[in-house]
Amino acid sequence: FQYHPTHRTTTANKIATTTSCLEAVVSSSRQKRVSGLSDWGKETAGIQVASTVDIKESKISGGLGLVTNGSGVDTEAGSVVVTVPASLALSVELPTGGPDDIGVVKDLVEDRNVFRSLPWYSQFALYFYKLDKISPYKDQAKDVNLQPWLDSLPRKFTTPIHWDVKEREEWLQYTHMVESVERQENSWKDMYSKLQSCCSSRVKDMTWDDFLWGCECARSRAFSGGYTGTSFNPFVYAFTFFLVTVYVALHLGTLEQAANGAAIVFCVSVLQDFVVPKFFKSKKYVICPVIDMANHNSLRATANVAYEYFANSYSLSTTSSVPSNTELFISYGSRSNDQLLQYYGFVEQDNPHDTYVMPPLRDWDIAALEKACGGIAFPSGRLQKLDRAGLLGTSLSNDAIASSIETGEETTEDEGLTSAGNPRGGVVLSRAVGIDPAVIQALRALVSSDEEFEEAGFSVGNFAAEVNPENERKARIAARTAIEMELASKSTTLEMDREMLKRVTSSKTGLQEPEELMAIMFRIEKKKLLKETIDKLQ
Ligand SMILES: C[S@@+](CC[C@H](N)C(=O)[O-])C[C@H]1O[C@@H](n2cnc3c(N)ncnc32)[C@H](O)[C@@H]1O
Repeated sequence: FQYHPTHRTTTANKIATTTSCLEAVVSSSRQKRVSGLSDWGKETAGIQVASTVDIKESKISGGLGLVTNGSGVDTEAGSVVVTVPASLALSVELPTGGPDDIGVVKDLVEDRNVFRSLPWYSQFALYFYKLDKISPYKDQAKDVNLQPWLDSLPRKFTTPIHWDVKEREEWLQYTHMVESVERQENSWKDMYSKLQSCCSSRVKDMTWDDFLWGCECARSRAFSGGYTGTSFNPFVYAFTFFLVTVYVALHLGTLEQAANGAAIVFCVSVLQDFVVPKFFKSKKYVICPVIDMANHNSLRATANVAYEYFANSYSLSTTSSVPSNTELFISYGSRSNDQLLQYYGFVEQDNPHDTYVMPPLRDWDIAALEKACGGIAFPSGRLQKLDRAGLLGTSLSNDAIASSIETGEETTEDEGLTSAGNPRGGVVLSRAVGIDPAVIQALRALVSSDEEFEEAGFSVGNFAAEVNPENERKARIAARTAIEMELASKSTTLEMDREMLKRVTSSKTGLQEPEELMAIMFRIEKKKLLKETIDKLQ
């Protein structure tokens, strides 16, 4: 069972310095409320937290986190530090299971089909609304009041969806993200009205802010996994054993027949728990009190979340030795800073999964590239060839894109840079790879002479690898020029941003809003990535 979508442990010894919008507004009252969470977890809810671990302020994120205490003793690799009974976890199962608390659908939903069509996090929004505004008890754990956990949740998010359009444009200086947040806002508003239309009158007071809060809690605190079967049920096996014994003892049949019967029970159980859910591509999204306090680190995750089938519980265990007085980190998956800022409210420095999405090739300034490549026009008809090969990106307008995207699809947590996450087919630069190899291929074809193109059989597909050094040089100059122009189009330089960040973080007055601070960090990371890609193309 994995945190969104994979847990990675790396041995890189560099800690990414991050700060979160959300964390920057962690108030002292929240800190106080959180102190009640540990007692509640241990005494009332049956959550086991190792004596070596505390929920306290995280130095890296500036908010709350799970930190080993100052006992001077290392927590060994493989130690289970938190165990949460599954009955206490909140889950939403797709495609059809919905919230595990049957009361959510039974009492609050009138049109189940519409509700089921909503993405997991908007189903969670209704679940949160029920717990927060109607009753803090879950059907599965009727005797446990979840209020202390609800009180530990952040009440305010300052992710870009809360910024106005001008702030997004000015602070982020990055069209791809501005458009992505706009699509998120439109589709979440759509989901909100759908939710209102399918719910009973008990939900009529749910405001857009309630909905947004629920979605954001879900997106920033849930982990997901393919395992969705039932938990291990020892009764089934004990009862089978009993039947086999009786069957044989009463001479109702041979031992072989009894064993065949027992084998069928075993197979059905395995099918039901492991095979059928995989076959139907079921996916469960889970939020676990206390485990949801674990912060993320792409480079240095030291813990992992797992579902314990036989104990029917969720556990957090260390994956490497953790010194005392050190925060535990998990990995939320291979998230770019776009995803981290948009859905979690923070930015990771030198994030190995970071990407930059430039405008699609069709929007590049071809005249400028021709000039940079020696002032000779690229042969005519080449762009049309690239277009037919699907290498220029889409030609839809923003409005057309917005309406062509199915509600919720573009904001699934696994979107990455799929067509939904990159609907205009923008050129992707990534820290790991540099510029998308398909774009270099397209540029080789674009800059090729008529002879080179003829030699390649007039096929763009034959430019997948270098054709000759001169063509390669030009293709790289074209790519570099476009990226340099992208960098030059920003209203501030990397140096100016760094200076601004230094001034703001060292100033006691704290003039900047936390979200603006976050935006400066974000654009520094984006500009660093552009520069790195330019260097790679030298
Ligand atoms: C699962 S919660 C972790 C607990 C959270 N720190 C809290 O106080 O409730 C996820 C949120 O923690 C924060 N966070 C997680 N990892 C972070 C990091 N490396 N740097 C900054 N903030 C982080 C983000 O605000 C994110 O939305």
